[in-house]
Amino acid sequence: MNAMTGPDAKKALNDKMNANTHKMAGSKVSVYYGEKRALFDVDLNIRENAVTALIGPSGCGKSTFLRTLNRMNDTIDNCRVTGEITLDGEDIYKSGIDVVELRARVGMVFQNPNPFPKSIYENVAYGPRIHGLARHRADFDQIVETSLQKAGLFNEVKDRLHEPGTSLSGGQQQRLCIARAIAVSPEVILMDEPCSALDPIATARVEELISELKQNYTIVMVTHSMQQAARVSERTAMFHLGHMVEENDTDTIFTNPADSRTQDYIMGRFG
Ligand SMILES: Nc1ncnc2c1ncn2[C@@H]1O[C@H](COP(=O)(O)OP(=O)(O)OP(=O)(O)O)[C@@H](O)[C@H]1O
Repeated sequence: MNAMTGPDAKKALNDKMNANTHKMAGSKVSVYYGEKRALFDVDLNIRENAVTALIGPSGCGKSTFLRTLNRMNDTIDNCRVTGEITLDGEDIYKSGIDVVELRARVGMVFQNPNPFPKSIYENVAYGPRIHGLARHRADFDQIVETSLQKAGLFNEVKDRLHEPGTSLSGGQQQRLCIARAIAVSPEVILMDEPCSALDPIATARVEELISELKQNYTIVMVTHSMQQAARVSERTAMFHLGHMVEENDTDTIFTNPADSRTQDYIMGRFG
């Protein structure tokens, strides 16, 4: 028998997983805001049913890259994206792509919880309604309940579904925003510093939720917290000055990074 063992076997397994399980893939992605170039030829694959953390010092392009994944950059004047990004192998920037449908498949949760000025129920039912995912009241009720349950919020709000979403605590509002994203059955959820406005207890609850959600969703998360990246992500990509410096298993990035800029950033030497 000639089976590989040790580090070679681990590398082969890692390569195989990387080759087979990409939900999204960015190839030579560059982003310009007018004359200013914010990203330089970023190649980054997003593994399915895992959490990928994007880390790096302020202004390095993490949010810019995140927004390319569901074309949120289209909403910014002067912003131009080049290169290729695929979802299940299909170019999301090719002509004829329905951007509304894309953003239902690749949902987004923002830094500050931003519920609509509507009831808790309506916050969750809104997306399914505009996407025509349900017609009858009972179907909406079911979607709202299931989404709130998946977001770990149902028990806390089941008796006050018709109160304003803004009446919830910050952490509950963020879980409501996650329920809203889940309600349209996305495949990928983008999170831009989802816990930065939350206290440690609400942060722990959202992190726990992210760990549960990755069984069914592919998650890409921008974070400034190294502890958070280490706690919840399987893969980590390090950005610096618009370049993706390296991407690897989170454990490797934190224990044995290949690039000195990653080492410096993790050690708190800049950023
Ligand atoms: N709408 C915009 N118009 C012009 N320049 C922008 C815009 N958004 C971002 N930039 C610039 O692009 C670069 C990357 O910004 P981006 O917000 O992606 O970085 P980041 O790594 O997410 O930063 P932070 O961690 O501070 O949120 C920065 O130089 C920023 O000033």
